[in-house]
Amino acid sequence: MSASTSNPTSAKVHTLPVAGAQATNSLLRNPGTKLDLGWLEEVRNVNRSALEKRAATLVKRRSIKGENQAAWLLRALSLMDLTTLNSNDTDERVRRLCAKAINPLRRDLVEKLKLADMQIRPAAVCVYHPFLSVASNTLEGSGVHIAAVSTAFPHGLAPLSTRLDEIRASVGAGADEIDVVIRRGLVLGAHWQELYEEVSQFREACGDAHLKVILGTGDLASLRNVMIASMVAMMAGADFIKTSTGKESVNATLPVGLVMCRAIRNYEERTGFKIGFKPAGGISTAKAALEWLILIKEELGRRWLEPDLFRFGASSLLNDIERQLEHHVTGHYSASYRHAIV
Ligand SMILES: O=C[C@H](O)COP(=O)(O)O
Repeated sequence: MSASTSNPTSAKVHTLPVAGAQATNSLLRNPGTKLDLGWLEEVRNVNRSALEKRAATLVKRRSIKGENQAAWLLRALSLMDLTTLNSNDTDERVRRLCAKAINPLRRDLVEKLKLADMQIRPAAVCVYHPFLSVASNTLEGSGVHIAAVSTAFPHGLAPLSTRLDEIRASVGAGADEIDVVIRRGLVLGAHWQELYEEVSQFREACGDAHLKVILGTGDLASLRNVMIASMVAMMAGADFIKTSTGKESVNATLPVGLVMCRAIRNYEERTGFKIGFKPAGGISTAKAALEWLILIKEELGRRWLEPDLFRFGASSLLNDIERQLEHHVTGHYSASYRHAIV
């Protein structure tokens, strides 16, 4: 499972304190800016093969092993939006998911890893609107945030007034984070002004709830579109930009992640505001999670490895993280069904 390199001399061990061990500087919320089309015109064609090479090199060169690997996996756990977004979701399923968020690791693993005092939990649980009430009752007092997908997730094709009402209803029902989807057609048609106005209204409807803007990158046709859509979402006041709904045929990929990280860096250079990043969709193995964390640390820096600036959107990642931690403490793997989340 290790991300080790074939050339040990180029290996660099990343050290990381386990989740919860480091205080986070408080973050000023992005107020957005006016839409500056000049910033968008500066975006040239994005070189896909250079990004693919960079992503491949990053994850090959870096190695995370032993104690460090366990620390990084615990960090990944604490950066997770533990998600269920299925047509057959039920109150009972969401209740079980929330119980898993409160106690994400088996008691024997917690003891062997000496984590009893650390309260390591996913950052949030992410559900559809009808399950907010059961999520908020089950998670009360746990410190786990409640995220709702909104704006006609996953396609975003309801009338704007319906989508705005949906956000307000979810905030009213206890969501403190709202994951909205954009209309991909606005990107494909280069309707940047309209995209900006819609996202600005989403932000206003969120009030104090944090806004994550899902771009649906697998639908956007080019990496240049991903870069521009990222910039527009941030200018319109996004707290996070997120890759995918998990329902597109292509989900979160590392080259797309690089483009979005660079947009985040660019926005910070221009405005001073740090924006969060959430890759989501298809991230189901501990190995993939470690690759993402390496990419984020290299591209955006250590500050982004905190839950106010980074999340994984994932429905089954916790299962594999628990399995790998079990391997770390016992030296052998158990069957994955033993770690089923719900
Ligand atoms: O936002 C989260 C995604 O929908 C989760 O996708 P996944 O089920 O592929 O992990």
